[in-house]
Amino acid sequence: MSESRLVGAAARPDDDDERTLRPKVLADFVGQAQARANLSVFIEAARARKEALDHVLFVGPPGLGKTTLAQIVARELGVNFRATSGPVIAKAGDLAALLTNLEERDVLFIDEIHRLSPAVEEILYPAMEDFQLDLIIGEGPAARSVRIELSKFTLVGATTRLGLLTTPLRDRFGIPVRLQFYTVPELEHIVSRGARLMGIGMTADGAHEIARRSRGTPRIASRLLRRVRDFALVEGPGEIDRAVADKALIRLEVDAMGLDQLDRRYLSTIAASFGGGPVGIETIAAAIAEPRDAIEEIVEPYLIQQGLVQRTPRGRILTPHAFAHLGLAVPIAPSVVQMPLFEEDQ
Ligand SMILES: Nc1ncnc2c1ncn2[C@@H]1O[C@H](COP(=O)(O)OP(=O)(O)OP(=O)(O)O)[C@@H](O)[C@H]1O
Ligand SMILES: [Mg+2]
Repeated sequence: MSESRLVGAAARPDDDDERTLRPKVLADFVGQAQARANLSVFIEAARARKEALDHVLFVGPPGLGKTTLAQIVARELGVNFRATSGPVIAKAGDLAALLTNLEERDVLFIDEIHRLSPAVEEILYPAMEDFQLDLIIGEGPAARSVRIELSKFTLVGATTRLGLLTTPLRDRFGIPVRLQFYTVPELEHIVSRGARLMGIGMTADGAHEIARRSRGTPRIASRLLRRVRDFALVEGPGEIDRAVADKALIRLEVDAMGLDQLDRRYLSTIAASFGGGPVGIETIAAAIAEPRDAIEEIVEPYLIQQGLVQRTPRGRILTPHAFAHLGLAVPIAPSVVQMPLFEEDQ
């Protein structure tokens, strides 16, 4: 699902030229001011002491810059960057091979770290804490345990789902960094830089129009920029202004808030079929025929951040703002309807 969404935050195959737009140093990285400030202090301190940086965990929705920041951290530390991901590390031995190949102070990046298998996690703990590997070699009575000393490395983990991380793993990261959705001015900055790198002209209001419709996400901003550029080159003045951006985005069914069909289907289903909620996530998933995970990970975070939906213990509830966005009247709460009217009591 998310793969085919234009404003889906997950990476897509046609995001290839993302790499050319990807900032390479902390100074070029726009937004996430607090994370950036903290990281630069820790990086500088680690460099000065010639020690490995403490383990870093990046948490946040897709497309906000976790992988980008991990690469920047390694580059700023001046060390090697080795990347893998949770689901790829099938056996403890796979992780052992990665770890034993690291040089002093290297960065090992594990994407989707919430998807590590328990057996692999188990050997990661002593590696993170004491830079030691305890491996069992052989089976049965011949089995023996060997301890291998590792280089002092930095583990950089990334996850979209902090809740799925086990507590012992989470506790072993000295530097947890939560990434936030980007503000419109930050995204304007990112798309302006992107347009410059692509060699296409763009007005300030053109940048603003793309930025405010990018769901707070740089990956989406870059993607919309590429599509709008196509429109500008083929149908427009060759430069991206507000009118071209607006026309292109309407054609692409990205609305004024940056919501796409799936976002609107999610909102209108809760509005139309469930009276605005509260309604459980499983029920919504069944009603719109999308996986629960994708809804929780990709659709909801932005809608919640925008104040369109609330997550409550009783289920999801649409806010009046959501009804206004859909152009619907806010239904009267059932509790109010069921209350006997004053006149009937007479
Ligand atoms: N602060 C930023 N400034 C400019 N561009 C950015 C920034 N953050 C991210 N990007 C752009 O957005 C794209 C997506 O970023 P990245 O791949 O780092 O996201 P992610 O958080 O790792 O996503 P996922 O959860 O899907 O792995 C990058 O290719 C980069 O071009
Ligand atoms: Mg990533």
